[in-house]
Amino acid sequence: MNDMTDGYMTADGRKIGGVVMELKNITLKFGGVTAISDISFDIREGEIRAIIGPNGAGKSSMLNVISGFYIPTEGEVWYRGARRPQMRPYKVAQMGIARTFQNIALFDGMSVLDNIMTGRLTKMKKGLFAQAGWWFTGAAKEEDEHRAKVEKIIDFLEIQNIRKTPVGRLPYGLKKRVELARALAAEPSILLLDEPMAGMNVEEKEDMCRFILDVNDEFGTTTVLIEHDMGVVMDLSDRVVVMDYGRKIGDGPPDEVRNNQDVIDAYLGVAHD
Ligand SMILES: Nc1ncnc2c1ncn2[C@@H]1O[C@H](COP(=O)(O)OP(=O)(O)OP(=O)(O)O)[C@@H](O)[C@H]1O
Repeated sequence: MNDMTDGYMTADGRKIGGVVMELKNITLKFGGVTAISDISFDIREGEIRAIIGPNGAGKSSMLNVISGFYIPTEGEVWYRGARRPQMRPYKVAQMGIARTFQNIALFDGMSVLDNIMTGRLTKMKKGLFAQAGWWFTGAAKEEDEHRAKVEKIIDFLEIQNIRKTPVGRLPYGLKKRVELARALAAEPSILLLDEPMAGMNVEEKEDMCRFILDVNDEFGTTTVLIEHDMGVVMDLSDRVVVMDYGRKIGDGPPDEVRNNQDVIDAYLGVAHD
């Protein structure tokens, strides 16, 4: 399972590939606060990888390291076999890493369709000058291609009936689905989901779970998610990293992690030495 090249088969028959990203001995400090302390783990092609842990464990900080938003104080991020140099988050996005946010970050006044189109920005080759000469420069053809990709995602996530609706008018669960659609529009090779089910009712959670699994199945999207709802995590994930006080206390398939005494203690709030 830890071999760098081989994959493995899941119990439900999905093929998980080789390692796409490796986090090696990551430490992240904010002044005197150590948010992440010497954590290593890997992410494999096509898997659903969860990061869980109590409040303040360092999960969001870790997602921000993966997305390139934070540069670790120590340690290395390896992506597709090469050490990733320090780079701005939009460069990381261009490398194929897209994300959703804990607090929804959409443009309320814009339609669902236009919000999802913004997810294509990293894919757009024609710049502003080309847009000015829209037809002659081939920008029109490019725009058609982007729209076709976006329409496919809209169909897939079953949001055709709200494509013209301003996002600000949508209920919470649908906004989260639009955010997922926008991230998918970037055709990510790694999709990062920061608490995709937070604040949802049971029905909305079931829908979101189904969509995450369907996206993984249909597009083979490697997915890393942070989630508080343990039931959801255990149902969805292939492998789970457990963090507590900035340290890694567990890493493995859900059943293994569920029976790990350190994990049980962390969730029951057992005091540290
Ligand atoms: N920008 C920052 N500046 C200073 N300290 C920070 C910053 N971001 C996070 N921290 C601290 O780092 C630690 C880990 O925070 P982080 O938000 O990563 O945890 P978390 O597991 O995502 O928590 P939650 O589940 O509550 O969202 C906390 O002690 C937090 O206060």
